[in-house]
Amino acid sequence: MITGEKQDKVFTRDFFRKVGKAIHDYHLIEDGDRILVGVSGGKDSLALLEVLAMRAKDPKQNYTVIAAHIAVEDVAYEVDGEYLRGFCERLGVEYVYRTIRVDTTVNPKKPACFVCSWHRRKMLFDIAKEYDCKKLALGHHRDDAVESLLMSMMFNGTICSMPARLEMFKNTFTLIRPLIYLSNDETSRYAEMRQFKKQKKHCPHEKATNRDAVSKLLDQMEAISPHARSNLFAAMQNIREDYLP
Ligand SMILES: Nc1ncnc2c1ncn2[C@@H]1O[C@H](COP(=O)(O)OP(=O)(O)OP(=O)(O)O)[C@@H](O)[C@H]1O
Repeated sequence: MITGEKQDKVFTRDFFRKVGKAIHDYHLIEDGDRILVGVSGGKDSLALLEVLAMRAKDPKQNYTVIAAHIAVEDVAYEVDGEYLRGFCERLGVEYVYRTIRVDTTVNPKKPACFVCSWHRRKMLFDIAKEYDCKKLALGHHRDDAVESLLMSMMFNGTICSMPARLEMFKNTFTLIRPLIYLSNDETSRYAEMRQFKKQKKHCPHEKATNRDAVSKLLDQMEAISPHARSNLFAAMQNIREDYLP
């Protein structure tokens, strides 16, 4: 009989293998890289940080990981940055904590979440520059990419999503998503297994988003076709242009 411990071991090995495969397939990490990892405190970015930091301990690997958390004033978190500091300390990773103030009233046409996310991203780019990191790693996973694909088709009439590797600023900077082959269920299981502390945002602007609605739509699709999410992801790598209008 396979014990729970054995199952966890197998799962963890597979989890690391999928991150490794994404790194290999998309050339996400090169020798000497200094990688800034954006850590929101959510399960995905904590998992990302842990996996990248643990891989980096392998003498065959030659890259450095730095973690950054951006706290947004007026958006209270149930768990403060101290948990993240301890998390990074245990991994032996340098931790950068910054606070920003976001005025969402400046541009009332833009949704508050968009403005806030833009400012957080901007701060991550600034920190990356300050710490001489040419790469920024984000915790988006396969299901985020599938949701983005559907959203872009439904709301914008375009087929695009989240690339695993995106060159930016005239190829001087690279955004990477090493969790791109992992599902939300897998990162949830990893977080549970590793007993990550849950952080709950109490954002005054948070309300039902199009992304939430699309996620529910995908749940309905999976009730019809159990592999809908993985097939939609696979579809992005299997485009039959000749059979498109
Ligand atoms: N406050 C933040 N500070 C640093 N990085 C962040 C922050 N918020 C988001 N990020 C980065 O952007 C990615 C996507 O953000 P998003 O808001 O979709 O994730 P989340 O649901 O808050 O948390 P997670 O993806 O970590 O579970 C995160 O995985 C993380 O890498």
